Amino acid sequence: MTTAEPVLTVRGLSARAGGQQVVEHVDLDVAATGVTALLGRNGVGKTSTIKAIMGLVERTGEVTLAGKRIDGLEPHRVARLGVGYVPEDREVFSALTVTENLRIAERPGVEHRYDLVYEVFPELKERGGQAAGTLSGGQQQMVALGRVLINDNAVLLIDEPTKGLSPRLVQEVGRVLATAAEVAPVLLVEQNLKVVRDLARDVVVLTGGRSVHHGDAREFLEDDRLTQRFLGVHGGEGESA
Ligand SMILES: Nc1ncnc2c1ncn2[C@@H]1O[C@H](COP(=O)(O)OP(=O)(O)OP(=O)(O)O)[C@@H](O)[C@H]1O
Repeated sequence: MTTAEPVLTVRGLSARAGGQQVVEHVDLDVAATGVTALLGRNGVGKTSTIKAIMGLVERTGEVTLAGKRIDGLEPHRVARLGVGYVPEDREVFSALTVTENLRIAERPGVEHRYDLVYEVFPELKERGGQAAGTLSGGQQQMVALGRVLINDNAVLLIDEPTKGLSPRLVQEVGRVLATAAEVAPVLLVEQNLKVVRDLARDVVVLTGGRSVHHGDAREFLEDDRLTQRFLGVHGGEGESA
């Protein structure tokens, strides 16, 4: 566990989607450095929690970024304050080229780190003129991650970046996430427990829209009783929860 103040704190966050309560009074802290994993079975509200932090769904509760309340702000204001968001379904602009997808993500008033992005993803430079819609799923994920790495963010919210990728690409994305975590703290929704084990220092676990466990990632993953109860798997299994 880190001793520094968390970069992002969430207190009593509740959210509705499709007329239902999908997040109920969630408390969580995102450590000032490294990766905090947000875990839980399918449908427990991980994506909705991240969307609620961004202001993308109707919500109540307190969200604080580096000591400043952001829960009253619209999503573009939250993003402008340095909350980088990589949604679950990647959401690249299919008709735009790779370079255009990166340019459109540039936030005004901050340095744009193309050097870092092209160092981490040389392929994005090579394929700069290609329409993003013609890329593979793995390459589109690289574009989505590249778009948040371009800006100097205070925190990154990354939702299931390895979903549907081959084992080789999962490894590749894991390497990129490790680099991302060196430049900004990350809240990571991830079903692949090997990726969690390799990257995360802290975990927050949700069940039924509520946060039910916070703690050290390694201790959680090594506790079969906890992983069985909250994820339905042995922590040692390493693959999907
Ligand atoms: N727009 C919506 N309309 C209706 N129900 C929704 C909507 N968005 C989310 N839900 C429901 O809210 C619950 C939480 O969904 P959410 O996607 O946040 O969970 P999750 O933990 O991220 O799941 P997964 O691991 O499957 O991505 C689910 O029961 C889901 O069906």
